[in-house]
Amino acid sequence: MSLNLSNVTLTYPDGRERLTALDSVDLSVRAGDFVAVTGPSGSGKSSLLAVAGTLVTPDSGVVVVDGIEVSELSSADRARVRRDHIGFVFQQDNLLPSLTALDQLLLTAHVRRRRPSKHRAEAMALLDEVGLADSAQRRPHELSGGMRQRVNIARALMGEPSLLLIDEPTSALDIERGRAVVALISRLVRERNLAAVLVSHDLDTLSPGQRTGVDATVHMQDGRIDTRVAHAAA
Ligand SMILES: Nc1ncnc2c1ncn2[C@@H]1O[C@H](COP(=O)(O)OP(=O)(O)OP(=O)(O)O)[C@@H](O)[C@H]1O
Repeated sequence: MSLNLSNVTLTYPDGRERLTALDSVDLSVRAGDFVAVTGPSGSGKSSLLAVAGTLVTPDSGVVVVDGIEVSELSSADRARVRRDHIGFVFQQDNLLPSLTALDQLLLTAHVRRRRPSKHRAEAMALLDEVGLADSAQRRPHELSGGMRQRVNIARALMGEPSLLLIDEPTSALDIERGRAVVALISRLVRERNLAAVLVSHDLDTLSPGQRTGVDATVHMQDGRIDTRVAHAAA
């Protein structure tokens, strides 16, 4: 199992009380599975992603990433798990304005301390996979919003993480480009046997009647997962 959250509860201080952001949440995602998380604002979607990404330690419960129990690790060890096992895609592409698409990926490889001789080939292969081999030397301002998000996805996959966590990747895109981004993630999940969790409040707009390759949709309400719907393979 690439991600396993078991009975996870997370609270935040709220005046004299505590606000429960996640309430006894269970979620398992296997390699090759693409799970979407939906739900209203404040229902706990980002908190779920933050816990799964080892960015936030829950009050209680067990978090296992790629077979590693992270709940009891030091913050340095959790950072190592993030670096070696998890790729993040955020809403904003967070690309550095002065770097070419290729350099954005090489910088990540450098941070992840992968073998330098392999960086360039891996980065070019990834840019090719997301359809941007011809744009490797372009800087962010020379790319469209959809292209920037594809660079962002390729960058998250440098170093071959097994778990991909994606937060609202389509909110800055129009519907067509948003659908293309979700379909791209779905293809990469299969080709690379990744486990992926995508948080999106607009999945229904993106894919009315079908799920663009998403295997299951989890719905959150008040910090709890209230429904999980499996989707038939396309
Ligand atoms: N750092 C924080 N400190 C205090 N409360 C927080 C913090 N982060 C989130 N919360 C609260 O936890 C609850 C869940 O928030 P969360 O951001 O996980 O929801 P969400 O479903 O991602 O919302 P949105 O769709 O608006 O991003 C909310 O009530 C929110 O106000």
